[in-house]
Amino acid sequence: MSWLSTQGARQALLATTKSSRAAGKARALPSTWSSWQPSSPSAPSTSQHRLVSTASPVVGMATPAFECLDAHEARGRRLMAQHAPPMQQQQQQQEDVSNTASTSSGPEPSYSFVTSGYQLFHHNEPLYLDYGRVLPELQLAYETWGTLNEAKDNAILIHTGLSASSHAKSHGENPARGWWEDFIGPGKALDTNRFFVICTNVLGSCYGSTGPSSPNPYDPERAPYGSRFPILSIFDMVRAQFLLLDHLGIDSLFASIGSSMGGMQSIAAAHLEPERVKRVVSISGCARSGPSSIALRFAQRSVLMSDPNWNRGHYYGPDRLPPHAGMKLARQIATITYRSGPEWEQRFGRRRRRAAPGSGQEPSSSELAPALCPDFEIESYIDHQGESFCLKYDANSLIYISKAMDLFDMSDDALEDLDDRRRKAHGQEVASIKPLAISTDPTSMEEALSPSPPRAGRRKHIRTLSSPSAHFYLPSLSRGLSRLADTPTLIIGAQSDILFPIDQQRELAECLRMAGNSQVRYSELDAPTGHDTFLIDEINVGGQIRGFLA
Ligand SMILES: CC(=O)SCCNC(=O)CCNC(=O)[C@H](O)C(C)(C)COP(=O)(O)OP(=O)(O)OC[C@H]1O[C@@H](n2cnc3c(N)ncnc32)[C@H](O)[C@@H]1OP(=O)(O)O
Repeated sequence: MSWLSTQGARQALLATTKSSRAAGKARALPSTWSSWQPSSPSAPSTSQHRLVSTASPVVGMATPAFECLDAHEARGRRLMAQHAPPMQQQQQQQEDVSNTASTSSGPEPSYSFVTSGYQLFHHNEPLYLDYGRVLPELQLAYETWGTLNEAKDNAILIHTGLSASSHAKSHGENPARGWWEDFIGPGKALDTNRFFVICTNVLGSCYGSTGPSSPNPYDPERAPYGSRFPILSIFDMVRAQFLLLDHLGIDSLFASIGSSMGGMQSIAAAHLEPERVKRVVSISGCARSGPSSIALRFAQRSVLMSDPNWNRGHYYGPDRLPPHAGMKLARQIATITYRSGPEWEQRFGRRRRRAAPGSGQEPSSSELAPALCPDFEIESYIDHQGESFCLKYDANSLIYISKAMDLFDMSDDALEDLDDRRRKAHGQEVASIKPLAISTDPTSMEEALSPSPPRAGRRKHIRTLSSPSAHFYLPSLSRGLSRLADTPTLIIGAQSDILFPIDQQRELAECLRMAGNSQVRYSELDAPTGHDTFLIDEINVGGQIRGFLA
């Protein structure tokens, strides 16, 4: 039986397990539900409000309580109080029900509570950036697993999604589960008996690497960069990672593996240094950010930037609050792009939120009056995702990194434009990196653009693209990928992904093939878990990686 034919059964099992896990978790929702407690003891809880309004229509004249809005205000007060004099702090601590943020110099949380136990690489020389600016110095947080062999050729570099830290897997210095815990370890897909696995916190982030919340060396007081931080490209992020590899003495990477934004980086790494990168795995990534993904990220940045606390990027310091409400809303939008409708149908359906656990109230659905704050279970889920993320990540990092994702385009004209721009800005300091001059084979191009079914003998999982007019850029994209022509590449995508739609994985595979790469493996998963499949489906995603690295 092929892996694809067992896929449905595996996914069904996975979905059932996850849905029962989620149901179990949803029954015990301490942090989320506590954030919905009314701000004043006299205000009714949502469930009370519903019950009262059902029982007595006259009360319908009253203004309802809006606990979801109260939660933003309470969070703001809590953050301010954490920076207040000790007396006030003590008072606030009694009210405080959440411990999501720890503070440093001001209400802006110190993100070190999210991750610790990483190593730091300092680079005290300038990094010349694609969009013309210079970072005079930088540091990268990184973690490693396994042992680097004597030849130093067994290293695998993992590239993360937008907001992940370097903590991909637990270890002695930080026993917390990592974001790819089940993929890394002895005998796992990234087998640490064989490989030396490295994961960095990306340049621009806030988990130890240089980003907008880092001190600005150009500022006499070394105040954080804020929006004075330079625009970054995906290539800049990879250049910083290569500096770390230089420092570790690694000239040859066994593989460059990335998911989501990391999928872009894995491609970018092989483009920048094809001789150094021996294999590429790109999971739920793409070779060119499409307009729909750009739009989804723009919407997130827009709500974030319209939070008055964002203050044009300058919210660090004792008298400021971070844009926590904007962050929460941005994360809500992001979560909608990370999962899928079919998964939520299975997991939440149209179920309404019931009474808070432990309240003793279990009204039937006919007793539940509609509420304007989270009401359906899916709403409370989205609300919870926003709530639990809004102080875990720096808003400016989200803005800068998501912008770098939008700018990513491996088309040859876009790469040449970037190259010219960089050389004009930095002159002799930088070397030119242009796509190789290849002439794309017109027969294979025609075949790729043809709506006809694949010929017998063609790789089973590669499908042809059906709408030539929508894919005018494919020849340019395949030329842009020419430096990867000799790199064995695995591409994995999920059919339910709406952020990096499956068409983008198919076109990446097709364009590599058109660029002359005869070592492309392509795998399409029918998991319902959307973009997050790469975090969840260890069996299929991990299985594909294991096979490719064997
Ligand atoms: C572009 C990029 O950034 S790429 C990466 C993008 N993706 C992410 O960043 C996703 C981050 N998410 C994670 O890491 C998740 O934990 C995953 C994907 C690993 C696992 O997901 P799942 O196990 O399905 O759990 P999921 O996060 O969906 O839901 C569980 C949480 O929702 C809560 N929840 C579930 N149902 C409900 C509900 N109806 N109402 C309120 N809360 C709910 C659970 O209590 C649990 O809360 P907790 O995390 O505080 O314990």
